Amino acid sequence: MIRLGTRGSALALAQSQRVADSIAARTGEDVELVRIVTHGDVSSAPLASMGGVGVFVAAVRESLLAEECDVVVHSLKDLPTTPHPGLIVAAMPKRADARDAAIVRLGLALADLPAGSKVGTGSPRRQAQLRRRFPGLEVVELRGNVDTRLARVLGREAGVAADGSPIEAMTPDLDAVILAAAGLERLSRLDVVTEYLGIDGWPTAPGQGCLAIETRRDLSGPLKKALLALDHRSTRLAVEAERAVLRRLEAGCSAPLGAHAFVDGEMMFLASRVYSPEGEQVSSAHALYVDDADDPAEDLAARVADELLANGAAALAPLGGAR
Ligand SMILES: NCc1[nH]cc(CCC(=O)O)c1CC(=O)O
Repeated sequence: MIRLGTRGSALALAQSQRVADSIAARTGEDVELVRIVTHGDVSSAPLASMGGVGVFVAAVRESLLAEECDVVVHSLKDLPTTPHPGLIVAAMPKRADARDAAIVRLGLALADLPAGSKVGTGSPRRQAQLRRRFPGLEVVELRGNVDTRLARVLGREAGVAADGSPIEAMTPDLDAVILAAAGLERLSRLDVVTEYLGIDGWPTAPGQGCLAIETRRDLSGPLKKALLALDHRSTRLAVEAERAVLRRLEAGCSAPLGAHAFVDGEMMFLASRVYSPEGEQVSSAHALYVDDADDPAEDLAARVADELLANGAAALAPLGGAR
């Protein structure tokens, strides 16, 4: 029996169940989901006041270190860039859609919303991107699980959740929200997307759309073997380059920074942009990997981070927190 630790949110359960199924298929063993309740799940205080998204990761890692479970699944973009000494990310499966998606009332385009329309997002990057591209819109602070965020635009009827807990009715009070396409896809809710935001003009968080499967460093045997087989090499290269930019800027997962890399055969490309909080200033850089450095991800990230800093990225925005 393999125990896979997971938070109880619908998104966490959906991504954990997918990984559990592929581990079961590869090992022939049963995989049991072990529920981990974190402080961030029971409190509705702003994440920043609790030490950022790192609060979720810390609780899940504790459970792994205490051997209450054998493997956990993170959204890579929520994982601090500082490695944990006792743990390893044994697998990064092939990345899903890295784009952000807009869910706008009545199927409108963001560009067609009248001035003063309210758009919800708690992400400093998305807030800056919205202000830059759509200066007339009002950005509204937003957090909570995906279902609740969607209900702020789409409304919702009262009911009972699969686990028996009550679902509150909600009247829409926002005109749009911005979410990661990958999260909606994992919840089978892509039907609500009214618009995809192209990566070129709207680079997303380092590692967005990628899962990180973490285990104890000393793990061996069939589970370790199964995890290594789930790893997708070009995904890992790309997201390592994106995360290395974050690390080199000494930035955290809530920095107003977008980064996106992709690998195509022998070629690798990385672009990144840092925003001022109000979005009126940006620092952008990109680099193409062509030669044969030992560590292509670090080589690209070093060039991009140096250029960002030379363009004044450090002065644009507060970058730190939850590294
Ligand atoms: N910060 C929360 C979070 N962490 C991962 C995802 C989506 C899935 C992913 O990016 O892999 C989300 C929700 C969102 O940003 O809309």
